[in-house]
Amino acid sequence: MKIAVTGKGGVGKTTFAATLARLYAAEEKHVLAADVDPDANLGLALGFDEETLDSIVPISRMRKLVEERTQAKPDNSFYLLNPKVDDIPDTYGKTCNGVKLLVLGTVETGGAGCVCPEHVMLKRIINNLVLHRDDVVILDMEAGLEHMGRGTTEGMDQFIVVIEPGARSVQTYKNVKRLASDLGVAQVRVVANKVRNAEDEEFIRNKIPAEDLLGIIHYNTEVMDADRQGKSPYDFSETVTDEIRKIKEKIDRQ
Ligand SMILES: Nc1ncnc2c1ncn2[C@@H]1O[C@H](COP(=O)(O)OP(=O)(O)OP(=O)(O)O)[C@@H](O)[C@H]1O
Repeated sequence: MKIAVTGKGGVGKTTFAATLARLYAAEEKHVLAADVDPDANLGLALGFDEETLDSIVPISRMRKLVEERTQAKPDNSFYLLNPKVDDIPDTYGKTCNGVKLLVLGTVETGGAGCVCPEHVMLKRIINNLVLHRDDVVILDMEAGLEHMGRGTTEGMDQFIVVIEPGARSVQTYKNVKRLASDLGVAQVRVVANKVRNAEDEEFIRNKIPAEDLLGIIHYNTEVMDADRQGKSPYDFSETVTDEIRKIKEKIDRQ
């Protein structure tokens, strides 16, 4: 199972991606969660301690590794487009609560045409995770799909946009849908998070086609408590974990 979770900053994609990863791990599945966010914080939501997380350097910032693998010249006038990356998840990933975390970080691509060695590395690692690993792979990504190529999208099972009940979030869903369609992805699904009441739910059901709506997670202060304490929402909120379990069951049926 290969799942990409996107959404604009702060909507709850990390909460959702981490809980989903923990649910798969609870079934004894091999789970690899990759953080592809400039603001990487998936580790805390998975239950890692701060000391371990402080020791992790995102792959995008490992200049030496990128240079060595891509054989990049200092002025980027030459570099390999197919660097070896298949050992990277096992060498640099760290495991906690049955989930292997790989922090990729991200690279400002400055538009679709821009390539640089770091970007090539990330794209290649993601491609490798999606096409060549047996694990359940969950990618926690920022709103864009810059690090995805057509070859990668073919191996994805689910593209999920996490949204809040609000116009800006719905716009993000539309943008991702457009980007995904350019990459040949037929369906983008939505998880609506932080839904407070019946009006919020109605707003979501009016804006998102029923076939795209995977499920709803209600606003719950336990999730915020978990975050404040740097803990995994999975260990803190049975209610939200149950809501995400239902969404997972739907994913597994598709
Ligand atoms: N269902 C919920 N109820 C209440 N608070 C929530 C809920 N889901 C997420 N939050 C809170 O919203 C904030 C953002 O959540 P989270 O970090 O999961 O979002 P994100 O989209 O990954 O953000 P970023 O892009 O900054 O990484 C956190 O403080 C989190 O505790």
